[in-house]
Amino acid sequence: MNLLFQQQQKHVNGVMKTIASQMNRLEKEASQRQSDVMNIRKHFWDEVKVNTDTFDDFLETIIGLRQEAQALAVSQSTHQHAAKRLDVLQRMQNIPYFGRIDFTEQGHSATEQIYIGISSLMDEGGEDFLIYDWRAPISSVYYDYQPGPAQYKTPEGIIYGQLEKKWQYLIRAGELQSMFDTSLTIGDEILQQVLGKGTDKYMHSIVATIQQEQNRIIRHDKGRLLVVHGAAGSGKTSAAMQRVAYLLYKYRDSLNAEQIILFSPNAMFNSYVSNVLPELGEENMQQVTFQEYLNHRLSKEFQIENPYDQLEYLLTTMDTATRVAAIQFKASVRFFEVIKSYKESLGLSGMLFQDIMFRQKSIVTAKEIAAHFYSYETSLKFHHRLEKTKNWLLTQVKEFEKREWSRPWVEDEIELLSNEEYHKAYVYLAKKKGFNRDSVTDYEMEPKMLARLLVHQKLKPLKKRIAALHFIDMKGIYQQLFTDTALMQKLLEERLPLMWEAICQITVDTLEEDKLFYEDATPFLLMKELIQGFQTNLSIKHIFIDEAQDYSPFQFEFIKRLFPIAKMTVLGDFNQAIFTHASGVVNFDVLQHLYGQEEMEVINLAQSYRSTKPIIEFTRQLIPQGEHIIPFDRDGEQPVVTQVANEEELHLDIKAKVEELKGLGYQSIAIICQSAAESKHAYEALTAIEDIILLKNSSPKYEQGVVVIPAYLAKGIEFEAVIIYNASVYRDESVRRLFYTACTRAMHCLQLYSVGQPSSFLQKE
Ligand SMILES: Nc1ncnc2c1ncn2[C@@H]1O[C@H](COP(=O)(O)OP(=O)(O)OP(=O)(O)O)[C@@H](O)[C@H]1O
Repeated sequence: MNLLFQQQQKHVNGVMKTIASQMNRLEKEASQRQSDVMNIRKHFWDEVKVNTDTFDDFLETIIGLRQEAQALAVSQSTHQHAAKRLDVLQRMQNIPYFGRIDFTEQGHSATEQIYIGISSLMDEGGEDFLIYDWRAPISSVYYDYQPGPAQYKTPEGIIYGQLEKKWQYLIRAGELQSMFDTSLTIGDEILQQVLGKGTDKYMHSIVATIQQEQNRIIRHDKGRLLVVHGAAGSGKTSAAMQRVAYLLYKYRDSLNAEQIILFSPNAMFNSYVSNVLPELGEENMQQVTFQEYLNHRLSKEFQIENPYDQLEYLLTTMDTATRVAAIQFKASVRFFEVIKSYKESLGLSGMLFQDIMFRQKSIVTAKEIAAHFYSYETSLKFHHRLEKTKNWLLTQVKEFEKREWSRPWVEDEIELLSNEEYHKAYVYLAKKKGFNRDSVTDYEMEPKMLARLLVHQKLKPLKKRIAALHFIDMKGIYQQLFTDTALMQKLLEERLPLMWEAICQITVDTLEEDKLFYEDATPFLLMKELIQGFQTNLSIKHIFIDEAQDYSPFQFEFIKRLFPIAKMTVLGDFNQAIFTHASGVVNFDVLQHLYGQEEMEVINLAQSYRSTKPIIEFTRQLIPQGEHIIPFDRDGEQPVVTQVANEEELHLDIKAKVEELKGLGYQSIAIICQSAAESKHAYEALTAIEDIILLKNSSPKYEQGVVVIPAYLAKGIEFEAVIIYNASVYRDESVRRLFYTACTRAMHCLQLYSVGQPSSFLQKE
């Protein structure tokens, strides 16, 4: 062991001592705070004298209550703070720091040694930093520079200086395992080690090895929109997660995890990334899928198709031309404009309403509502006209209500009331008349009061629906776009899409069954929101959209409107665009219009880290311009394509391969299929493999082991070894990107099987 190493281990030991003593102190403080909290809770009411006899007594009671509540809140928050810090220190006990820079600030003679870890650590005197948080301004030098002139940004301005040396440390459980002077070593040793390791159920933080381009994403701080376009495995999701941690650190006084939302592809992905932030001592942001949002907003009215079901349909149905044409049109910017113009035109004509019915009787007909709506001046805003129509309808219902009081059905219903219902009504009316609990029996109920109450109760749901604007026939209005060709022609201002009649047919048929195709759900919701007024969320400050190539222009526009004050970070890879609406789209140009060019910055990530060099060299040939993807220089086995004669042979071979891979120590092995249908078939044929798991769209968690999974669900996730179940089924150009996505899930080993001739994508030109 050389002297330098020994000195460094000594330094680690010193830091570990400080961590231990700070933990000791904090543990005492945390337990003291906890008992404070329990004490205050236990004696809360002893400390407050409740007296409401006079106004002054009442005021005193309120003040007393408030003081106690405040004391409780302070103790609770100090306890939480101490517990959170303890959790971070516990993590630092394992890895106190991972890097160091020796930096000489311009105008200073001394060179400072800056150690970098997941959080800052002060010395016992609280004067000097022993460790700097990786998110501190000075730490960016570690990620951005090689030895030589360097600079970093602080709130006070730019600091210039000289980076003398840069060190990487591998410390585990407080023991220094290795250290590298990165100005001397060639290649990134630690990154090599990290990438060469296995994976587990969760994605891990990458703070020790963040690369320069990734650091730009993490620390990006200007404009409303950051777009990251990066190759498969280039660290887009990783950068996004560290960016959340960075934002939570930088804006800790004004931003919390609740104000950040990550739109992710599915529940399994959510579980896969759920550990990164806690690993860094931060709370997880909110995670949702767009489908969850659509369901939340529309599932009362419709059964909404899931995007994976849409894709599964396209992958497993023979004639999909109409559906493909429908998807491409409905996801287009053109259709977005159509919906907007449609809303404008509805101000003049075309609004459809529903009859206001009660006990199979019409109170106001749809035609009368339309006539009323259009009787208002068009100079009045659309929403005001709607509001006025709503109030007019409520008045109509009120008048109707009075007429109903004396109808025979009311008497019949009163007779049918159970004793309990009768008593409830009696007490309610008595209380309304001013009788209290003790005097309620003195009340003499007039029968007409009961009749009024009954009619009122019966009409309540109807009034509620009117107040919520449910008298608008949204389905009919949307359907109109597909039944009135002249209207669509006028709104579109150009030729109708190919197969228009067939598109109309499938759309109308589906709507009639109260179902919404996935491609209709966002346009429908947009139209509904434009008509009813947008429900916006003003508390969210940052939105992250991962796998953004799967979102249509509609969805972007929609999300922007939904979160009007939020900044957006969009991450995606068009080579993995597997949904039909995106076929042919190769970049995020459409996003330029979202906030304007000046608010948008695009960062490209060309280097790919997930897979070994031979795997990346193999997969990049599958896509156009794949040569721009730069593999990280990590060696491994060449991918192998095995052609078999029939399914029987296929299953025998795959089973043997899985056993072999397990023998080599691989713990996460995926058998990737083209569709869910193929996955089910493969799973049933391979059940002899011990503990094999079938992963489906509905699987809530990412499971480790030997899994069978459809390619579209494997997106965003990675496996130590990937077996492509049958490479011969990827023939059509429309599944090229799906095939690429499947192959790029492999970290160390990629094996492809093919029953008969393999996919033409594998034939070298
Ligand atoms: N700087 C880094 N240091 C260590 N590991 C990294 C780094 N960047 C990426 N990785 C690793 O590379 C793998 C791929 O990263 P990630 O999943 O973030 O990529 P991605 O661009 O989102 O991929 P895809 O688009 O294929 O889903 C992960 O295992 C991640 O930990």
